[in-house]
Amino acid sequence: MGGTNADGRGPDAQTPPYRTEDRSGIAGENRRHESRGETMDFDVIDARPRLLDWAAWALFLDIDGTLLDLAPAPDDVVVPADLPQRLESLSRRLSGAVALISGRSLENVDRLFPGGRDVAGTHGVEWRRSGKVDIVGAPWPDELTEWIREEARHLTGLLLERKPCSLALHFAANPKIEAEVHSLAMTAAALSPIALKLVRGKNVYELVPAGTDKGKAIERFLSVPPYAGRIPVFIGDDLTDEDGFKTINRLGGLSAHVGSRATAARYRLNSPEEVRHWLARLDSLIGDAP
Ligand SMILES: O=P(O)(O)OC[C@H]1O[C@H](O[C@H]2O[C@H](CO)[C@@H](O)[C@H](O)[C@H]2O)[C@H](O)[C@@H](O)[C@@H]1O
Repeated sequence: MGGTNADGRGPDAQTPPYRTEDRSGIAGENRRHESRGETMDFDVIDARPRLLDWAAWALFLDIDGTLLDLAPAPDDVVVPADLPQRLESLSRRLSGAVALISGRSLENVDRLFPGGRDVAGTHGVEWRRSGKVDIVGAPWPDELTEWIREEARHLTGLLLERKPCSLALHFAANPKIEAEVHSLAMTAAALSPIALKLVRGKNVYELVPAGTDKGKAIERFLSVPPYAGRIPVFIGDDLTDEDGFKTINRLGGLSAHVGSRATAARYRLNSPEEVRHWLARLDSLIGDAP
């Protein structure tokens, strides 16, 4: 188990960590739309292919609701047959600068996408680059899981997803219990022997060690090769992805939200299926580039 430097970056961080000027060629348009609080369709790769320097991109991808269609329970998701290969191909073309930024635990991500990819798991608490893992935050207190399990016995439909560093309380099977789940999670956070934050996802509340988030995880990748100096692109769908969007916007990258709710992201894709088509298009554009 390792730690971060005082500045929150990893022990192998480089200086300068990343470029801050916008090199995407669409910055003016970004600003115009940001001020209107709107998102644009993420079709820039087709609309302005000659302006974009894809080879200089670093790609950060959320999993559930972004790469994968949502399913009734965490283990029900289906990884489309061609997706792992697509990520592999993009990774090759971007000199390895492709990372999964997920709320799932590292071991869970590895079950879905084997191969020891670069991953920020558990909303940034687990971080792995080039096979080296670092855990940010205190170890999860198992006694808290037991306390919650006991307190939640009457909550029909509640699914506890135990992760090495956090606990997710899923209520998709019975949305009526949401308020009770929220209140239970708040109480658990107050009782916890370690500092926890409560994050809200789709039909889930999750208790996560405080101190990191997806934005910080992305920034950490951008402080080290092969990500450093590249234009960051992040696609995500959930509330926990908003930290990532804000970081990307601040760094002059491209942020895209999957869905239609209000978001800090500047671009929009409508569904995981659209994300997968977008990735396929990007893959072939980079492949065809002279
Ligand atoms: O950051 P992500 O990679 O999008 O992970 C977020 C959470 O995804 C999973 O839960 C969500 O997807 C499930 C499968 O579609 C769905 O059943 C559930 O209602 C969603 O909340 C995962 O189980 C969580 O651990 C992640 O935090």
